[in-house]
Amino acid sequence: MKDRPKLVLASASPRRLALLEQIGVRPDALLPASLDETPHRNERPRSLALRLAEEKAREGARLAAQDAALSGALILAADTVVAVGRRILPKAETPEEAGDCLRLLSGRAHRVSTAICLVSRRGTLKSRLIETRLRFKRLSEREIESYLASGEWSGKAGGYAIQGLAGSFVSKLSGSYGAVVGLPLHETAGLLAGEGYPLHAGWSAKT
Ligand SMILES: Cc1cn([C@H]2C[C@H](O)[C@@H](COP(=O)(O)OP(=O)(O)OP(=O)(O)O)O2)c(=O)[nH]c1=O
Repeated sequence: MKDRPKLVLASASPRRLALLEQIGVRPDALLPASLDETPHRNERPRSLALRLAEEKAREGARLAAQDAALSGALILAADTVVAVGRRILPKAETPEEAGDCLRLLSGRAHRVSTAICLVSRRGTLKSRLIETRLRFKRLSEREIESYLASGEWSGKAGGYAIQGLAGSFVSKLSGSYGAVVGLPLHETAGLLAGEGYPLHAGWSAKT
């Protein structure tokens, strides 16, 4: 894989790294961008996801430019936003916040908007927005309390992680499971392939 472009994942999320590795992509560097993720006044969930993915990618490119070994690298970033209608739910940092999210999501439909952004070797940005609709079953107060005790909600948009215990809350999903966890695999692969990243070159038989 001599000509493979370098790849920087501008993310601190272990889930995003694991999802990339799932499709045989191993980034050359992780350069998380720490940003103020507060939505603008009246900002729509999908606009927020796109704006933040692009800001993270730009910041990742700025950091990569300081390292000669990463010169010409592709930079990948993503952002996931959970919303009920136009109401954007926080990334839960306390059990109270997570509990409020779960009570709101209980028995209702909601939407997860995940944006990905790839900075090319020429420094141009390509973005994709993926929307997934989900429905949660009705949650009893006991289920909510047990889930809060698990701690799995911490740092997750909307106060839950579908890849863990909360997978049992989801009665319906239409869209991309990977995007809910943090990275839509089909669209990410498409963006990488479009920039000459040889995706299948990293695939080999596992013993
Ligand atoms: C809804 C949902 C979100 N999440 C996670 C994905 C994201 O990591 C997080 C949303 O926050 P993000 O701001 O998208 O990402 P992050 O801060 O964790 O990582 P970085 O910005 O460095 O890339 O919530 C799950 O893991 N499972 C889920 O089911």
